[in-house]
Amino acid sequence: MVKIAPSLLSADFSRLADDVKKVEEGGAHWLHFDVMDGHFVPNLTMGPQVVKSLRNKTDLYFDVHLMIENPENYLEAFAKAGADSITVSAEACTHLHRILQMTRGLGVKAGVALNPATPLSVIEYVLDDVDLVLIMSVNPGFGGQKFIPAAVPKIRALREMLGERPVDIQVDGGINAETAPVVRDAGASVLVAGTAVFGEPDVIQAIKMLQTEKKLV
Ligand SMILES: O=C(CO)[C@H](O)[C@H](O)COP(=O)(O)O
Ligand SMILES: [Co+2]
Repeated sequence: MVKIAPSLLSADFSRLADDVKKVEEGGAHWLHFDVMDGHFVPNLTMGPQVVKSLRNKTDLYFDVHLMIENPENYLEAFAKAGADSITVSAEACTHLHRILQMTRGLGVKAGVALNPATPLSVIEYVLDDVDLVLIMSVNPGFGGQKFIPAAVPKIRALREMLGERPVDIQVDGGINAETAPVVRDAGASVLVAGTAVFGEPDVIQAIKMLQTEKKLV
């Protein structure tokens, strides 16, 4: 079954621990932390302190999505704070291979994210160095954006490219009850959802809707 990773970006920052408990009850598997630096993307969000503060509140898998420049300078801090995986933006990495190795060296799963305009060929020679590839289905920086349909053939091509490698394909941006079955059928194994989880009155029901086998479109 596809894993659901609610994005804290759309949670209530004044009561994060309560929102984490809710998604845990709702059957979410991972918790997605969107880290933005105001340089790589035009927005500022959270740092390792938030990861650390929530670490003793839940057993959920902590999935840290870095949308920052010079991510190599922050890997250790996020690993120490309790990240289970750290995903860097390929476009922010001059030495992507080294950064992926550094991440694994810290005992953390290594992920790489691709912006909508970035081709899969960028990761062709690091496929054995990653545990997760994140296909951005919106331009990074903000929650609540519309899903970019070109992500679907990209996910299909990535699934083919990965072959038998045990690498998760994560999709992030504009995932809701309509787009979730489409990306799952294309080969995605982890779906990030912010608005479609925390923007709904019933968070538990919202997570169930994202896991449904039924195609709504
Ligand atoms: O990485 C992100 C934005 O850069 C977020 O994870 C993503 O936008 C989730 O929000 P939503 O589900 O509302 O689209
Ligand atoms: Co994200």
